[in-house]
Amino acid sequence: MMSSINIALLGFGTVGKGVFETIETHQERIQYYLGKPVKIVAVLVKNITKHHLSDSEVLLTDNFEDVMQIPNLDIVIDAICGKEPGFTYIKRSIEKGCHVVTANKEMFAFHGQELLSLAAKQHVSVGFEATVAGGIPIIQTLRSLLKVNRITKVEGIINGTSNYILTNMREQDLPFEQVLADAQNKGYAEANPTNDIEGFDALYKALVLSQVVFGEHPEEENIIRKGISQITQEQIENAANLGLKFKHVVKLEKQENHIQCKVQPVLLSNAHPFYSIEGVQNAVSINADIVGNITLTGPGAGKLPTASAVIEDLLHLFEKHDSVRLHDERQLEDQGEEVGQRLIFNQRLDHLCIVDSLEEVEQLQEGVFYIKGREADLTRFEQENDGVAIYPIEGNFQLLNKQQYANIG
Ligand SMILES: NC(=O)C1=CN([C@@H]2O[C@H](COP(=O)(O)OP(=O)(O)OC[C@H]3O[C@@H](n4cnc5c(N)ncnc54)[C@H](OP(=O)(O)O)[C@@H]3O)[C@@H](O)[C@H]2O)C=CC1
Ligand SMILES: N[C@@H](CC=O)C(=O)O
Repeated sequence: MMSSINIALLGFGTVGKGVFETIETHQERIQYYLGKPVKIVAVLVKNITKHHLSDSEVLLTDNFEDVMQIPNLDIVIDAICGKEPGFTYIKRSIEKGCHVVTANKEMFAFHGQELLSLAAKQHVSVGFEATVAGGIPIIQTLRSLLKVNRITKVEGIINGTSNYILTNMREQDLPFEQVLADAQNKGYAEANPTNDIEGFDALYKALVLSQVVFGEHPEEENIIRKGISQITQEQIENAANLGLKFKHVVKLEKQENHIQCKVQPVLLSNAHPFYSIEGVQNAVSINADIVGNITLTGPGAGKLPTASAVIEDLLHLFEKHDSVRLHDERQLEDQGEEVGQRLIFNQRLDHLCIVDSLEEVEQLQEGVFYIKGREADLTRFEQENDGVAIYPIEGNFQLLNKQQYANIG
């Protein structure tokens, strides 16, 4: 039987449910890229009596130790709230040798660097795309696509709840409390909505961004944090009469000797690119020395946008070879097997020449490569230079890295 990638999901609220459902609805696409079925084998919650899972094979538990006892656990997804117990759980997961994907920005803002260092020692990866701006792929953009550019400034509307409240107070003339309750019902607001409306959530995201962009946090004396809770309907209306809108904006800027971080409501005219960012939409604008200005916009909170960030992270844990990932199915569909074959060879097998057609490839991921129905002539193949070896697994062949090969013996 084909083995699977086994996942434990911590938290089964807005984000956890979104991830669970997306793995079901998009299993085929995920499997195409990862080369194996992806299975949620356990779900951790706080109050087990609130929950029911239709699949009785999935362990539902309120005890983290149950999760740590699962053999062959590959990935832990963190969709719970707050610094603790999130930090302890993620640390333990990494120590167990699991990859981690987290949406928990409060935890990651304070412990991200430590977790990334620990993960590097344990040879596992940590994905944290979902910690900033919901569905906008800002972390990957900054980390993978703007490496040579020197980034000088990042600005953003990065709290969906605040933008949703300000938009609806203005457009619908609704009171603050009513729109906040609506944002909570829609799953945008944090378990403790004070984090949203007082600017803490946006600050946590700014701290993650600062670490990614500048390699450090701003000093406390260089941080301004204000929320939107004091803005009245009357002020919003007066501003609107002048053609202005309140927006909750984060600004991170490298000064000569320090990083300045401002998280506060500002009044914008229609000349500003954030003027038209409404509702739960977020926007992040990057100033960099080569490219100039880039602005990304998209849904900043909610079940599926956040699940999207988590699931895409999950793929990145395993994918290191852009040549395959960039020319995905579209190329395969457009140009047939020839291209697929070439891409696979480009990935790492050109010197081995063991794939005759794409149909033979059963699973594909970084370091692990299955070829269907081949006999034992390639049972053990060790490539000295780039450290790969072929070893038979469950009747298929798997391409392993040297370390994995050595472990099997
Ligand atoms: N909502 C959103 O749009 C986004 C949220 N995030 C982040 O994702 C995380 C989850 O958010 P969200 O899904 O909205 O939150 P919810 O409040 O909807 O869900 C939280 C889940 O975590 C579980 N949980 C809480 N504490 C513990 C604990 N100590 N042990 C085990 N389980 C626990 C809860 O269990 P139970 O159900 O039993 O109470 C619940 O299932 C947060 O860190 C949030 O900041 C990130 C991006 C967007
Ligand atoms: N509460 C957050 C959720 C996403 O990070 C928000 O409203 O932006």
